[in-house]
Amino acid sequence: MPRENRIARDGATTDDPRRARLRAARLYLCTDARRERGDLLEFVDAALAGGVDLIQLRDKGSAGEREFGALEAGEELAILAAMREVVEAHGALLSVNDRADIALVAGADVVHLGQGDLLPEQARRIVGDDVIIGVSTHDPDQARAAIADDAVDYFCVGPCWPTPTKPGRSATGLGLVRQVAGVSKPWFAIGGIDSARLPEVRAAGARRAVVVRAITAADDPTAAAAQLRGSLT
Ligand SMILES: Cc1ncc(COP(=O)(O)OP(=O)(O)O)c(N)n1
Ligand SMILES: Cc1nc(C(=O)O)sc1CCOP(=O)(O)O
Ligand SMILES: [Mg+2]
Repeated sequence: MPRENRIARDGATTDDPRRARLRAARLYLCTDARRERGDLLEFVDAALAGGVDLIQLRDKGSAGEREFGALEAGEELAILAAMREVVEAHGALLSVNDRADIALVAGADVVHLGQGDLLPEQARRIVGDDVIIGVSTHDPDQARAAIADDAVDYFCVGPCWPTPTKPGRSATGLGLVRQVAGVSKPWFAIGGIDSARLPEVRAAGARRAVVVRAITAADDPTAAAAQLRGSLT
């Protein structure tokens, strides 16, 4: 890729232990609360045993055979408290989607913000300095803004492929991955990634990836995570 098409590298950052773990992280999993299966904690334990470094509770409700609405705040906090014990036992990081207030009260390591959520600087005022803040980006301008924003600890780029997990969001392809390759602020590729596609994602310059179905839909979450993690070392 020509140098002028790359997004400028940011400067070095100081690391506290939590942020050092973020830098070392390679595999990030988002899971719903598995309310239909009722096996969330076993699933979380299995995925972490396979090498997942960060795990996010991302439960938007479901309209399947049994319909589940969005989680109430109290329900989300109870689920996060249970997840936190398992996540800590594996030395991984616990991430909350969308809600800075929930992340703070839950004692989570991370809050992840989309483009329509609180601005990172607003979330920082809620969570303080110790909580890691991540943002989703879907085009070069959003990626540049995330890189330049001191309130942002990491960012995600994608979706690399169209994905039923995020219907209606247009895929960026791997072009955005190529554009941020080499940026030193931690970043993850996301969207449609599985073990078959991971070599392509790696070749485009990503060292870190976020997945949903590649682990949540696997018969053996430990094996699925281990395979993905093995391709990210
Ligand atoms: C780690 C991670 N990356 C991206 C997203 C997507 O966030 P957003 O665009 O706000 O969409 P929703 O997940 O809220 O539907 C994420 N949650 N986590
Ligand atoms: C939650 C989410 N956010 C995306 C983004 O591009 O910000 S893509 C995505 C879904 C990723 O799911 P899967 O691994 O099943 O394709
Ligand atoms: Mg969101």
